[in-house]
Amino acid sequence: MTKRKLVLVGNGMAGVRCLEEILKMDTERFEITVFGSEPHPNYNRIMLSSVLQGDTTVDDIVLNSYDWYEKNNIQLFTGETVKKIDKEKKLIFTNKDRTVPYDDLIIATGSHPFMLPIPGAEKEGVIAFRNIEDCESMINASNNYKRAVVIGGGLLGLEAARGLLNLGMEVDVVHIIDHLMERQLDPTASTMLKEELEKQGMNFLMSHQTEAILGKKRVEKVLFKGGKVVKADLVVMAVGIKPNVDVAKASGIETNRGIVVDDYMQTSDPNIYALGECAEHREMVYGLVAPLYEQGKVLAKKLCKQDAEEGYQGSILSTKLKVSGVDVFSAGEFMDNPNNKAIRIQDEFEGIYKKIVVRDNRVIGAVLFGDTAEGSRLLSMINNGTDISDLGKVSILQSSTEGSASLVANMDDSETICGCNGVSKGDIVAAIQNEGLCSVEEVKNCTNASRSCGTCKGLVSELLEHTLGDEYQGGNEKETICACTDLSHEEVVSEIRAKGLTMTREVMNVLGWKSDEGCSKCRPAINYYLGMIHPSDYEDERESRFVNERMHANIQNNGTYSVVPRMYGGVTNAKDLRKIADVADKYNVPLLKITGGQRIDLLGIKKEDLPNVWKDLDMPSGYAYGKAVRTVKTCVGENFCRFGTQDAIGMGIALEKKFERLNTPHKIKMGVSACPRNCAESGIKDVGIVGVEGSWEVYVGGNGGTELRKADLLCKVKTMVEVLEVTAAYLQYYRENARYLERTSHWIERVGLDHIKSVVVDDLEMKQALVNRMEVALEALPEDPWKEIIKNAKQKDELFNKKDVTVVTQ
Ligand SMILES: Cc1cc2nc3c(=O)[nH]c(=O)nc-3n(C[C@H](O)[C@H](O)[C@H](O)COP(=O)(O)OP(=O)(O)OC[C@H]3O[C@@H](n4cnc5c(N)ncnc54)[C@H](O)[C@@H]3O)c2cc1C
Ligand SMILES: NC(=O)c1ccc[n+]([C@@H]2O[C@H](COP(=O)([O-])OP(=O)(O)OC[C@H]3O[C@@H](n4cnc5c(N)ncnc54)[C@H](O)[C@@H]3O)[C@@H](O)[C@H]2O)c1
Ligand code: SF4
Ligand code: FES
Repeated sequence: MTKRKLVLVGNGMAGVRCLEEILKMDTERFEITVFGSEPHPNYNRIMLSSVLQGDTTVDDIVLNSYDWYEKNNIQLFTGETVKKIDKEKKLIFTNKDRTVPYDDLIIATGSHPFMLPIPGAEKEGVIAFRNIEDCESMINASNNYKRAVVIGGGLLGLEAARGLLNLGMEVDVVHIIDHLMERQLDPTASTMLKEELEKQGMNFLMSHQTEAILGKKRVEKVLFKGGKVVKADLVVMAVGIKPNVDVAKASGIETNRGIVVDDYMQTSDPNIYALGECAEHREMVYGLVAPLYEQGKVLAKKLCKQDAEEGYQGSILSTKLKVSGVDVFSAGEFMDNPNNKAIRIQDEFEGIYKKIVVRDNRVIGAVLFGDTAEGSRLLSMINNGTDISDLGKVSILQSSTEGSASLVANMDDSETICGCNGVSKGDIVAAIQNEGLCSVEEVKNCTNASRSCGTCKGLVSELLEHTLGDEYQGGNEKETICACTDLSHEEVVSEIRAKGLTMTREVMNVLGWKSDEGCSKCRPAINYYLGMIHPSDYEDERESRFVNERMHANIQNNGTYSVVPRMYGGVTNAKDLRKIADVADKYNVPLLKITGGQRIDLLGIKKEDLPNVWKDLDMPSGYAYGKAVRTVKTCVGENFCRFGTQDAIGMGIALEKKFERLNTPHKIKMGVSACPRNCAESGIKDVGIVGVEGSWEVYVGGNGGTELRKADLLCKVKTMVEVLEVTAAYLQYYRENARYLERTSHWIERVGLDHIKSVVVDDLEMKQALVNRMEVALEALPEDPWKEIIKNAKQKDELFNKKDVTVVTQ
C-alpha cells in the first residue's frame, strides 16, 4: 500500500504531539514531512521560563531530538517557513523555493507574540518572550545591562520578570490595570500575589499605559501616559499572543481570529487540518498545552481513520504560575457572579487563600494561592461536574492538611494528576503495574505525565511511592548529566575509570555524546571528574569552567568583580589590612565588606584591574568563586573565650592550609567552634568541628543556604591529627562519589549518613585508602591561581584585556 503524504507546517508543541499520537496508532500509514521556521528540533516552549530562571538549560528542553525524526522516517526541514498552500494541486511552497506535495496537511503554526504598536517598539533591546532566541537575548542582556522593564503582568510577564531577577537585573513590571493576572485570579489572590512578588524584589507599575519606547538606537527609557518615564536597558513585551494565521490566510483557508476548525480539527478545506494556538474551535482560541494536546489526540484518530467518538468538545482551562516560591493555581470560572456562590478560606498568617466557585451544587472554578495541593482534585471535580451536595463544603478545601501522601491515596482513579497531558491517577497506576514502571522518568516516557510544565512531578512521585511501597526508591532515579547523553553522573565516572579516558573530547567521542561540543552542564562536570580521577596528570580545561572560576573572581550584577583574599581561619593582621586598605584606595573600590566566612570582600573591581589588584594584595586567592574549599570560620576558642575547651583558631588554620585549592563537586564551607555554643556555626557547615572537653566532634552535611540543614555527627576524635585525617577521608569520599554540583547536604540525604560512616570511620582500610588518595590530590594541586595569572602574560591578556567573555552562568 502506498503511504499517504502527510505534511506538518509548524514544528512546535501541538503539531509534533499530534504526530506522536499518529505514530502510536499507525507507523505505516503516512510518509511524513515537517517544516519548522525555528532552527531547532521540537522543544518544550513551556520550559523556557525555567531556562530563564536558571533551573534548566536549553539542551535539556528538547522534546524530540533529530534522532527521533530519523528513527520515525520523518523528513524535517528546520529554519524553513511554508509561505503558501495550493489547495487544488495539494502543494505547499516554502521560503526556500521548495515545493512539496501532500495528501493531508496539518497547520500548527502557533501564535505571534503581540507587540504593542507604539513609537520606539522597533528599537534594539525591545523583545518578546516566545522562543529560544528571546530567552538567549535576555540572558545576554543581563550580562551587559542592569534595568529591565517587563510590560504585561500576566503569566508570561511574571515568569519573565522572575527570570530576569534571577539573572541579576532590576525589574519593573508594567501592568495596564490594577489587578495582576486578571485572566486567572480574583482581586484577593491577585493582591496576595503582588505582595509576594514584591518581597521577591519585583517592582510594579500598576495601571500604567505605555506610550513610547525612548532611546537612540537602543531602548533607554519607557514613557507612560501622563508623562512618567522610567529607565530601561531591556523591554520585554508580554501582553498576550495572536494566532498565527499567515499561511492559512494567504492560501484562502477560512480564518477568523484563528483558523476556523470543526470538532475534528478540519478547516474549510477537507484535506487541511489545523490545531494548536493557531486554531479557532467554537470561537475559542487556546494558549495552553492541555487543550492543544486534546486536539492532537482527536486529529490523530481522525487521520488514522479510528473512531474519534464525538470529536473535540472544547476545554476547561487551568493554570499554574511557574515562579519558585509562589504557588498559584486557577481553573474554570473563578470570578464572583450573581448566579454563583463561593466557598473561601483565607489564612493571612500563612499567606494562604482558597476559593471555589459553585453553581447548582457543582464546582465550576477555583483559585488557590499559597497551597495548591488540591488543584488536581478540584480540576477533576470541575471537569467531571461532580455533585458536591453530599460533601461538607469547607472540607473540600481542607484535605491537603492531611498531607500530600494521603492526598494521592484518597484520590479517585478518574482524578487528573497531570493537567497538561490529561493523565489520571488510574492511567498512571495501571501503567506502573502493567509496565513495571518504577521512576518518574519511566512514567513520563510511558504516559506523558510530567512531560510539559513538570509541576505534577511531585504527585507522580507520590503515586509511585503509594503504588510500589518500599520498592520505590524515589531518590535513586537515574538522572542523566544533561541532554547530551543518556548516561548518569555515576555511569560517566565509571566509564572514565574503566576505559582510562583522559580528555573531555575523548569522553564525549567514546561515550557517544549527542552533541559535538557538549553543553554548559556536561563540560564542567566532565572536567571535574577527569581532574578528580587523574589528579597528577590531568590538565584542567579552563574553557570548560563557569565564568567565575575562569576569571578567579565573582562577577557582579553590574559587570564588575569581587575579590576575596584568603585569611586562614578568619585571622588577619595589620600588614594585610594595610595592603587591603591601600588597594581599596588605589583602585577606588566602592565597597569593602566582611563576609559571612570571616574575610574581607573587595567589591566593584573592574575586570582589567583584577591582575593588578591581586599583585598589589600579594595574598592567596580565597577561592570565593570556586567549587572548592572556601573558608574555615573559627571562634576565638580557648585562648580568649572563657567557655573554650580547644584551640579552634589553630584547628581552623590547619584545616584551611591543608585543603585550600582543592576542587570539590560543589563549594565546601567549614567551621570550628571550641565549645557547643557553636559561635562559628559549625552545625550548618559542610564540615563542622566542635571542641568538647578532651576531644573534637566532627559534623558533616550542614547547610545554611536556602535549604537549611543541620549537620550530622560523623564521629568524635581526640587529636588535631585525627580531625585532619577523618576530614580528608570524608572529603575524598565526597569528591569521588557525589555528582558534580551536588552539595554535601544533598549527597548525605541521598546516600545516607550510616553508609558514609561505615566507609570513612568504621572501615579502617577504606579510610586509609581515601586518605592516601587525598594526599595524592593535594600533592598535585596547582599553585595559587592569582599568582599563576600574574606570571602568565598571555593568559592575563586573553582573560582580562579582551572585551568579551562568553559567560556560562552558574
Ligand atoms: C515562556 C512560555 C511559557 C509557557 N508556559 C506554559 C505553561 O506553563 N503551561 C502551558 O500550558 N502553556 C505554556 N505556554 C504556552 C505553550 O508553550 C503554548 O501554548 C504551546 O507551545 C503552543 O503550541 P503550538 O504548537 O500551537 O505553537 P508553538 O509551540 O509556538 O509552535 C508553532 C511552531 O510553528 C512554527 N511556524 C509558524 N509558522 C510557520 C510556517 N509558516 N512554516 C513553518 N513553521 C512555522 C513556529 O516557528 C513554531 O516553532 C508557555 C509559553 C511560553 C512562551
Ligand atoms: N504558566 C503558564 O501557564 C504560562 C506561562 C507563560 C505563558 N503562558 C501562555 O502564553 C501566552 C502568552 O502569555 P501572556 O501572559 O503574554 O498573555 P495573557 O494574555 O495571559 O496576559 C497578558 C497580560 O498583559 C496585560 N496587558 C495587555 N496590554 C497591556 C499593556 N499595554 N500594558 C501592560 N499590560 C498589558 C493584560 O492585562 C494581561 O494581563 C498565554 O496564552 C499564556 O497562557 C502560560
Ligand atoms: S563557641 Fe564556645 S568557645 Fe567558641 S567563642 Fe563561642 S562560647 Fe567561646
Ligand atoms: S501538569 Fe504540567 S506536565 Fe503535568
